[in-house]
Amino acid sequence: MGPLVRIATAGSVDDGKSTLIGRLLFDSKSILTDQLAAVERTSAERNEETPNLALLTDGLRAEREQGITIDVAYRYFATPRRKFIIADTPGHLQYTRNMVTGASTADLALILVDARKGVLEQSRRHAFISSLLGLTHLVVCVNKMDLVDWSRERFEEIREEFRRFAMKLEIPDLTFIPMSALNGDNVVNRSAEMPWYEGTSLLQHLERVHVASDQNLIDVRLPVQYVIRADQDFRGYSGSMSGGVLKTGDEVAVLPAGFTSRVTAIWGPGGSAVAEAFPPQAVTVELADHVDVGRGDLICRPGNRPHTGQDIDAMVCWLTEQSALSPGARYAVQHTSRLVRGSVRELDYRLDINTLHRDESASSLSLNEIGRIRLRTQSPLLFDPYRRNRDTGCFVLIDEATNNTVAAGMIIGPRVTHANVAWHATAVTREQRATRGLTLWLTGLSGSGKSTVAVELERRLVASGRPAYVLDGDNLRHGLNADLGFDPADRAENVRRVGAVARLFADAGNIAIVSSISPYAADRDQVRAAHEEAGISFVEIFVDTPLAVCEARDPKGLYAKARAGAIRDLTGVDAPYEAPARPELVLRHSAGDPAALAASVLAYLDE
Ligand SMILES: Nc1ncnc2c1ncn2[C@@H]1O[C@H](COP(=O)(O)OS(=O)(=O)O)[C@@H](OP(=O)(O)O)[C@H]1O
Ligand SMILES: Nc1ncnc2c1ncn2[C@@H]1O[C@H](COP(=O)(O)OP(=O)(O)O)[C@@H](O)[C@H]1O
Repeated sequence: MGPLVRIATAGSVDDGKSTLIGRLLFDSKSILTDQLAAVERTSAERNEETPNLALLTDGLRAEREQGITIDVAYRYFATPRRKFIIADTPGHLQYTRNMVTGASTADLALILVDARKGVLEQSRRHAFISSLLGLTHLVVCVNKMDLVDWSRERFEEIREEFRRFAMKLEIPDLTFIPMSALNGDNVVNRSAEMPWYEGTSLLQHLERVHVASDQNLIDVRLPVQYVIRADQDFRGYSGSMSGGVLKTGDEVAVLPAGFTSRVTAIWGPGGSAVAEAFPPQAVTVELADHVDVGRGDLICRPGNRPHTGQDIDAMVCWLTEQSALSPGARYAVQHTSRLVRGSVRELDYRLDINTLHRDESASSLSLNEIGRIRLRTQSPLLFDPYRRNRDTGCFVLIDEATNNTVAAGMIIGPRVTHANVAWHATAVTREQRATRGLTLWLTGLSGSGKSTVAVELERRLVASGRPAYVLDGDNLRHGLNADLGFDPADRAENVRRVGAVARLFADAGNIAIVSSISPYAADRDQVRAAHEEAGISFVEIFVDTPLAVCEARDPKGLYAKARAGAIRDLTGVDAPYEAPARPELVLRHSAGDPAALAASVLAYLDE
């Protein structure tokens, strides 16, 4: 049998979630006969024609994690190909908490959308939380297709709307399935009602989706939970593998102490010796040297260590009604097998899940709200970013007075700005420098003409005796930003760095001419804010060339590659571009050749 697939579900009230789960269980013949008999009996008592499959999941309530009651029902089912665990997270408005806890261990999320209602605020929240939790596979079940006459147009409309929002998120695998859970269309069996739909049924999709490679098998991480001392000679270190593949004979490092040793034996869950261990196995390992290892230590490979630190940037979801998160508050921090003290030093922003707007003026987070914080722990944690490792990258905050879990956290990374690093002012003021600098920021699609205009601008400015320098996104990606890709987080970091460099150039008296797609408005706004803070002018120039024109130019062949499926996340094709709302200047491709466009920028500057 294939791997165990963990499924989270989310939908608004009445979207048909329980019915869908019931249908999956029923049609895949997984329901135990006595349960089915009970359902039929209850349905008969209620005078319902067909068995009400929602009754199968109702009443199955589980409590996990200390202190929070989670209304998540877990159901197990299997087909000859795979085993599944499905978590039914309730859809009422205050569901974020349940979803965070129910979905955090899931491989895949099902999001239900009622075909009549379309994409609701809730649907967007579900998608956002799924991406926040790092779920790579998302299936949007467009349910109740029978109530819209199996309309292909309606399905496609919903798909497009959902896609538009999802483009701003990190969801590598997004699938849409039109269905009627009530009637069983496209749940287990392909529907005869929607011949236009060429995809698989939901169950077929669940049986085939490739989840195995989602595990991090690269970074060996074994947080030690217990030390077993059977007799004088035997010391075993037990814990659950959180990443990587560990083999007997491997060199390992034990953190935080940092000494190295070798694995001499590994025992698997049943107590028998195994040659290798991988997540999520619970194992016990023995090392060649009798070293001092304790609960909360971490075993890894010497050349591949997690971050060690006390200042951590994280996204948190606040889970309690009893209190609110506010900067300065102290908590117990549970991270892997360690419990340490910590405090929230800063709330960077609160996120509006619907618009993805960051409210930097927010001073607290209440139930179900999500924000970015800086956490400081009293002793160092051994951690990875959540997107790299879901175990070593997550933590919960516990209120020490009540012992309640109050927040779930996903680590972004170590805090880069250090409290011990101060800003050194120079003795030269900006006025004393020969020239006053500023930043010209050209944003637009690939092939829109940013670089061509930037080069022309630089030529003209230098020719007229003004120091100018082009900072091209493409070029900086060869050096400073060589470690970054094109997902939203990497683009944000790319734009942040380019912005920081431009600010330094401008501060030194240069005209920094930036040519960068910089597709996200929020990232550009942050660069603008950083300039304003330093008293440096920031001129946002939108190179407004329509996608069709850029695609026809296609100077690097990127659009052709993207259309052929050879590359992903190309801005404008399968990644978003958020046009500036209030740029200082707009350069329309129809307004002339690159020289004419550059001239209009100079005219603006001279004004
Ligand atoms: N997937 C994808 N999406 C967008 N762009 C891609 C991609 N893959 C490679 N390239 C090439 O990288 C250049 C964009 O780099 P930027 O630093 O300007 O991009 S961004 O601001 O971080 O979005 C961009 O340069 P320009 O064509 O000059 O815009 C491309 O040549
Ligand atoms: N205003 C314009 N009119 C016609 N062609 C242009 C114009 N601006 C740029 N081009 C052409 O379009 C192509 C793409 O321009 P480029 O500057 O490389 O775009 P970007 O840096 O935005 O990716 C180049 O071949 C360039 O000659």
